[in-house]
Amino acid sequence: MIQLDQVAKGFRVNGKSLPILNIPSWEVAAGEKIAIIGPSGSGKSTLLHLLGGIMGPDSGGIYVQSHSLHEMSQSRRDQYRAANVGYIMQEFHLIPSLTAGQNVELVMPVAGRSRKQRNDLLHQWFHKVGLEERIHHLPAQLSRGQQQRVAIIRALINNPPLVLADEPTGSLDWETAGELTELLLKICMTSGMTLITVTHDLNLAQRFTKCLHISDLNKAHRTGKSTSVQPYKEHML
Ligand SMILES: Nc1ncnc2c1ncn2[C@@H]1O[C@H](COP(=O)(O)OP(=O)(O)OP(=O)(O)O)[C@@H](O)[C@H]1O
Repeated sequence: MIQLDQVAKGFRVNGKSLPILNIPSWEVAAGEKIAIIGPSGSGKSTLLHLLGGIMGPDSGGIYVQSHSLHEMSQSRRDQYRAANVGYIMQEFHLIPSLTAGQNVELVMPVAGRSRKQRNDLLHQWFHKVGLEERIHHLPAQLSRGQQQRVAIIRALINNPPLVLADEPTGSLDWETAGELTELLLKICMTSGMTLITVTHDLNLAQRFTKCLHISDLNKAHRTGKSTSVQPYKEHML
């Protein structure tokens, strides 16, 4: 599903180069559910940005299914993301003037489906996440947990093979965070989607099939001055 080969990514800040990721190799099989943990600033979001094609690597190969992301222009990576990636972020980014249902409808392709088929699919998904009664409500009329459920539908309704979630429950209370993590895992499990989630919450990370510390993946951090050297391992939980 995903293969990284000698991937390096850094930034230039005030004329100085800031190396962030240096990943010798990493493979993710289709359907895996992986939690990425690690300290603030260690490059977790940058890794998701590379996998989602939001940015390209400085060097190395990034292969997702049949796509060689490192060879693509930014506009082709944007097309790849729209067709293949469901992105869920800590903030929900719902349009306040549209209802929950309308926010999701915005991402549903019109071609190939009748108005009724699209409506039925929308209702099935709102039912699946327990929000059927709220489909015509505005975001401001929903709790934060409910808004994130809508954002989850928006990310998954087109059945992307890859789901990337960046602290999806970071702004929610622990109980809601646990419920939403279970929901996300369940939907991705039944649909066979590959799920990679960044989280700071070790309890939530343990619910995934694998938990991977970014320093175990990232040679830049393993050999860095300030971090302890860890042998490479994937934490099977
Ligand atoms: N566009 C950018 N320009 C310059 N530096 C950047 C840019 N994006 C990220 N960085 C730097 O790269 C490093 C890694 O950032 P990243 O957001 O990937 O970390 P993170 O592990 O996700 O952190 P957190 O857990 O706090 O969200 C940080 O030092 C950050 O300041």
